[in-house]
Amino acid sequence: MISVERALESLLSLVGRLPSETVSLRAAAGRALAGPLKAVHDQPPFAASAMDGYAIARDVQPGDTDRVIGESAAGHPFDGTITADSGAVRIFTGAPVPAGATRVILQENISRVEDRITYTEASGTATHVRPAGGDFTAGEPHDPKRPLGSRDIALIAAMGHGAVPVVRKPLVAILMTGDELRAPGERLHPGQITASNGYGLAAMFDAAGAETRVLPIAQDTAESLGQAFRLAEGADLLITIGGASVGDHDLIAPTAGKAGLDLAFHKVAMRPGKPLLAGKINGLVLVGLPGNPVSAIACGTIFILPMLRKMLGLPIGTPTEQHRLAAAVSENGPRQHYMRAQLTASGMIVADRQDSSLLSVLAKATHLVIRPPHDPARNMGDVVTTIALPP
Ligand SMILES: Nc1nc2c(c(=O)[nH]1)N[C@H]1C(S)=C(S)[C@@H](COP(=O)(O)OP(=O)(O)OC[C@H]3O[C@@H](n4cnc5c(N)ncnc54)[C@H](O)[C@@H]3O)O[C@H]1N2
Ligand code: MOO
Repeated sequence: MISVERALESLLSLVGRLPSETVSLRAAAGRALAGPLKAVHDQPPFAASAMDGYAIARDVQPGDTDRVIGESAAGHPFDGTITADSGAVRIFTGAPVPAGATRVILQENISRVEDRITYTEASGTATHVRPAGGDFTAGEPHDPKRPLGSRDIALIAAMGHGAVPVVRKPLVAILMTGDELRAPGERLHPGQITASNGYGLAAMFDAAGAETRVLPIAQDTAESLGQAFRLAEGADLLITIGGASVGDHDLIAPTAGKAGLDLAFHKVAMRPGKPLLAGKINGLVLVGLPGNPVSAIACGTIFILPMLRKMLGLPIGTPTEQHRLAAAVSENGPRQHYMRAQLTASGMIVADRQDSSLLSVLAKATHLVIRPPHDPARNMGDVVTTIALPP
């Protein structure tokens, strides 16, 4: 059995960054930028008024007056320059501030009779002018190093990009295996269970920027698995679930072996996830996850997400967080344990039941508490290293 660190290293060495492509701005959400994107122009492109009011080129006191000599509205700039004694320009929020103007007086702070305004307040310190380039300047880069979210899309639009260079989505095929499995919604006959973890993993991978295909459930036969491997051709990653262990019906390793699997490793000193295996089969990267639902989803979090991030050119490492235990935990065994836990106001509560079949416990968990091999018993208040579970 190899360590989690060695397994991760080995898995990462099986994949590389994918090529780039250009997509429309509307299709860019969730995608990884191909590189830093530069602003085409300043934002705002001109000094703009932050308020509805009057643009002037001087400080004023209550009782001072001005004549209104023109108007600047959004999309319709005032064509001319103003000076301290030229008069005021009527202006609206977002409109270009006329050349020469030093400030905008709010319309609430004047009284107006025809084209003459009288100031009712001193001008004060606020200019109510947004300077050109005050948000960002032409050439300024944006490179969020995460799948693009709604705020990135708004910024990229404002930067002047209608099309966005992104990294091609990793194509992931998920293959759930087992004679006992039925699709969600199908009636269960004796001995059958509902397949679940593959759907959770597909949601996790898609949210991370992949395009995931869930293949038809395969039976525990060499023929069925062989057929499924062929269906996965063209994918960047084939993730099998189940049949990874040592039972008579655990056929992933032997079947993939016969189909030419170049095995990188089989079995990792971790809990859950021990039977994990990986390698390349005719150029296709295969990762065999254990069938237990929590094992599969924990391995997806710990191993597959970093692989996807490498393929997308994103920072690979999984961030860790330190938290205090809300209650004591007993000593750990020889495998690195990823314990399901919930972060609460009083600290991290490690779930009592850690069996790897318990999806209800996993769904309530917020974190995995990492217990190194042979970690001694820990007390309430001790600091432990955790990783936040993905949404
Ligand atoms: N003698 C040993 N037995 C087992 C060992 C071992 O080292 N020696 N390892 C155990 C560990 S740890 C795990 S984890 C499991 C995983 O084994 P497999 O990858 O072969 O998984 P299966 O046997 O196919 O399934 C295990 C369990 O999970 C259910 N399952 C499978 N697929 C799905 C799915 N897509 N959705 C929901 N549930 C699924 C399956 O019905 C089983 O109940 O092996 C231990 N045994
Ligand atoms: O270690 Mo197995 O991966 O669930 O219990």
